[in-house]
Amino acid sequence: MRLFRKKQKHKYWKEYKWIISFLLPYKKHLFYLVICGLFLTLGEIVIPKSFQILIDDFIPNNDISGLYQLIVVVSVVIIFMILAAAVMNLQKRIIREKAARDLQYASFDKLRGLGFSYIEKNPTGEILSLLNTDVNDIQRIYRDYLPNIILYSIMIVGLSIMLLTLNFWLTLIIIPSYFLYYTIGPWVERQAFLYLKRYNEDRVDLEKQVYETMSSMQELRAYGAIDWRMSHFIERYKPFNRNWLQSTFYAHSRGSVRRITVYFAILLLFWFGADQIQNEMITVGEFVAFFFYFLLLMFNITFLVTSLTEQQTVMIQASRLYNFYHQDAEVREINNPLCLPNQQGAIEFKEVSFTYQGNAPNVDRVNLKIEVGEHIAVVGESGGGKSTLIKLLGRFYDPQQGEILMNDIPIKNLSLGSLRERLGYVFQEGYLFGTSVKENIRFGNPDSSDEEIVEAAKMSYAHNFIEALPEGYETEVGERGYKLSGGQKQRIAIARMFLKNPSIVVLDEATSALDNESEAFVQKALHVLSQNRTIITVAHRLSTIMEADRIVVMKEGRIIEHGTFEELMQSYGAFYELVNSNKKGSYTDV
Ligand SMILES: Nc1ncnc2c1ncn2[C@@H]1O[C@H](COP(=O)(O)OP(=O)(O)OP(=O)(O)O)[C@@H](O)[C@H]1O
Repeated sequence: MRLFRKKQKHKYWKEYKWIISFLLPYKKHLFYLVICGLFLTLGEIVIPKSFQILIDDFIPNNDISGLYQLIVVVSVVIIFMILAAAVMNLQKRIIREKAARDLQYASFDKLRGLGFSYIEKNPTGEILSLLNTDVNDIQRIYRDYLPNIILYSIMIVGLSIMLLTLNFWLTLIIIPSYFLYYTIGPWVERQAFLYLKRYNEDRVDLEKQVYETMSSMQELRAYGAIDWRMSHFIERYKPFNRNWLQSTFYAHSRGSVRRITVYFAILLLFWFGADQIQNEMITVGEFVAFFFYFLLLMFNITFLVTSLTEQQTVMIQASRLYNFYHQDAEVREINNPLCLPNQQGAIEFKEVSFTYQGNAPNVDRVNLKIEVGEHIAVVGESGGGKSTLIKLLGRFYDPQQGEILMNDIPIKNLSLGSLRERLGYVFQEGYLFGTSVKENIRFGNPDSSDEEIVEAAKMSYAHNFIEALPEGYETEVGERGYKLSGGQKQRIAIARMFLKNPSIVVLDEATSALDNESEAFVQKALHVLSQNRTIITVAHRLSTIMEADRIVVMKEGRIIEHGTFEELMQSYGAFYELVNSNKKGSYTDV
C-alpha cells in the first residue's frame, strides 16, 4: 500500500496543462461558458432568496401583489436560466467536439511522425488501445469534466458567499462535517483511484491480448491452440475484473461517505438553526433560504469532487498519451529540408552501418552504388540484413554510421515527402483497405481518374480478374469485403505503383509467398513496372535474380559479393553455393 501511496503523489500537472492546451483556440467559447455559469449561479441564488422574502414578508403581511411580483421575477429568472443553460450546452458542444477532434488528429499525426520504427517496436494492440480507448477517455475532459468543474466552481463560490452573508455563525457550524469528510473521504478516494489505475493497466493488457488473439486466429486454429490462448486470456481477465469490482466498490463507498457527512451537517444545522430562530438571531425565511443554499452547495461540492476524482483517473491515460506525444521520432526531418531535383540521380550507400539493438550490426559498413535505371537483386541467407538495407533507403530507420545519398544529396537532408515520392515499395503482401478495388488502386495517386485506374490495372495484369469480381472495380475488398488471393493483392499493389509512378521501385520479397501460377502473373506485372525505373529487389526466386543487372550477396549485414549472375556463378563463391544449396532443396531463399 505504501508503494501505491508514493506513486500517487504524481499530480499530472504538466499532462493536464498539455491536454488543456488543446482548448486554447476555443478560449472565446470558454469565456461564454463562464458567463453562462455566472447567470445560472445568479439564478440559483435568486430562487431561495425569493422563498425568504415570501416567508418573512409577503405571507405574514398578506401581500398578494408582492407575491405576484415575486412570481413574475422568479419566472423571468427561470426563463433566463433555461436560456443560459441552452447557450452553455451549445458552448460545451463546440468545445467538446473541436478540442476532442484536435486531440484525435494530433495523436494520429504523432503516430505518423513516429513512423515505422515505433509501429515495429510497440505491440499493435497497445497502440490501438492508446489511440482508441485512451484518447476517447481523455476526450471526456473536454466533454464533461472541465466544463462541469468550471460550472460547479462558480456555483460553489457564489453559494458560499450567500451562506456567509446570510449567517456567518451558521456557516461555521457546517464546517465540522467537512472535517468528518476529510478524515475518511480521501482514503476512500485514494482506494477508488488506485484500483481504477490498476484496472486501466489491466485493460490495456487485455486489449493487447484481444488484438493478438484476433490476429493469430488462423495459427491458433491450425495448431489447435485456441483453448491455450483462452486460458491466457482468462488469466488476464480475472485481475482486470477484480480491480474493476474493487474500484466500483470504493467509488460507491465514496458516495456513501459524502452522504453521511451531508446528513451530519443537516443535523447540526437544524440543531443550531432552531436555537438561532428561537433567539431571533435568524428569521424562518432566512433559515429556509440558508438551508436551500446549503443543499445546493453540498450538491455542487459533491459533483465537483466527483468530476475531479474521475478526471484524476483519466489522467493516468493522459499521462500515457503525453509520453507518447512527447517522444522524439527516431527519424526526423531537418529544418528547411531539400527537395530532390526532377532529374533522377544515382543512389549511393557509403560505409553504412545500422543496429536495431545490441552490439552486432544488422547492416555492417555497406558500400553500394546503384546507377539510374539499374536493376539490382539483393540476395543472401535469412537474417543477412537485406530488408534492413532497403528500409534504410526509405528512412524507415537512420543508419548510426555512414550515409546514403541520392542525386549526391544525403537523404537525411531531404524532405521525407520528396524522398518517399521518389520511392515505391512493394512488400510481401500488399495491404488492402476496406473499400472498393478502385479506391484501393487509387491509393497510389489520389488524383488519378477512373480511366487511369483501369489502365494501371491492365498494366499490372489485374484487369481481367477485377472484371470477373461480383461488382468489378466497385467490389468491396479488405477485412470485411471480398477476399483476394495473395497474387491478386500483389497485382493491386503493383497497379498502385503504376499510378504513383516512382522512379525507384523497391520490391521486398514481393513474390516469395506466391504459388507458381500467381508468381508468373506478378512477375509479368513487375517486368512492365521495371521499365525505365531503378529497381532494387530482395529476391528469393532464381527467375527474378537472373533478370537483374547486378546481384548483391549479403551475409551478417555485410556485402560479401556482387556482380552479374554469370560473374558470380563463375567465381564459385557464396552466390554459387546459395544457388546450389537451393537445387539440393536445403536452402529456400534463392
Ligand atoms: N525490428 C527489428 N528489431 C530488432 N531486430 C531486427 C528487426 N528487424 C530485423 N531484425 C534483425 O536484423 C537482422 C536482419 O534482418 P533482415 O530482416 O534485414 O534480414 P533479411 O536478410 O531480410 O532476412 P529474411 O530473408 O529472412 O527476410 C536479423 O538478425 C533480424 O533478427
